[in-house]
Amino acid sequence: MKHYTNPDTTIWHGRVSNKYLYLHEKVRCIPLSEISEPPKKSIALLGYACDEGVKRNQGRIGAVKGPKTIKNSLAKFPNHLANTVLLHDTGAIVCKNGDMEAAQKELSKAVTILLEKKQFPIVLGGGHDMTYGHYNGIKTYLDSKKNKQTIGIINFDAHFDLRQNTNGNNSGTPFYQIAMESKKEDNTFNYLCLGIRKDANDRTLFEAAKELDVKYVLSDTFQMQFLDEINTWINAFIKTVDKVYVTIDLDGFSSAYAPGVSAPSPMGFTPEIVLECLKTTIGSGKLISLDIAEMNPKFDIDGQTAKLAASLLHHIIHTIY
Ligand SMILES: N=CN[C@@H](CCC(=O)O)C(=O)O
Ligand SMILES: [Mn+2]
Ligand SMILES: [Mn+2]
Repeated sequence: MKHYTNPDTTIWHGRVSNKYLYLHEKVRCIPLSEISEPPKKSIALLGYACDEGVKRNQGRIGAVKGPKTIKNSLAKFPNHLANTVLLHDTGAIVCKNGDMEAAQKELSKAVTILLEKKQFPIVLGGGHDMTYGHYNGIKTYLDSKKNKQTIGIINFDAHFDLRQNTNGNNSGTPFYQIAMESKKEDNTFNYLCLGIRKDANDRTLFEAAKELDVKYVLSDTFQMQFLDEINTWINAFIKTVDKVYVTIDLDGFSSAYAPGVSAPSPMGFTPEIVLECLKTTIGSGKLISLDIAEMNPKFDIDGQTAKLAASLLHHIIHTIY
């Protein structure tokens, strides 16, 4: 694979306990080509080092360094995983010569491989164009099974990312691309978006969401005091699909929590509401794969966005298994 690099072992360092007290001591770096079906439950981290989509979308570049920064922050976190759970770093997809489409294709292949090898993939970005590759990797895997299975996408985001790709693909077009391809194949497009900002999506995007039957919760309602209603929405959505793919765009969080993103949200959501929704989604037993998008270390303050991403990951990996 031309757009793939093996895991970088130097990322994984921190306090040494020699008792697996920290995640850098737990992680095993294994290249994609060497990943095999585990005897135990296994999580595979994979980077998507690409901000070409952000650049094409006229955003602030820097997310190319996102995956490395998140892994580096996660390394120092405590390890509470059971010995029966494995945690792998399987390297990263890198975008070479601005060929984002080739990087997305390779991401797609990598996700399919991970699922075939019975890993739970967690992809770390990188621009939200990551979703197009990630989704297609899940779809290829599920389409290879005898029984057709549907995918529901839950996106925590300030933005719909439903921009038309008539002038090319970018970080604002992935869900539109998926919707159009679903239509072509006569598949339903199952998309739930949590935290949409009215002041960050123009009228045409709301019209596109309506046209494509996108379910969404606006940022002013995506708050802890409405948790019961939000959980009802999530459960109703999950009921209609066989598998769920979760994507977390860090720019949906208030910039008080996540300044290190390409397009910040001063009035975005809180980590608490996202954790609650993740609990509900994981509890459904349908979550197949997950990613965290738009980490941009260039604009981070004191590493807090990287730490938020790592903290989310810490919660997720300790909840799925
Ligand atoms: N992935 C991000 N997409 C947003 C970016 C918004 C912005 O640049 O302000 C979008 O295209 O709507
Ligand atoms: Mn997004
Ligand atoms: Mn966004």
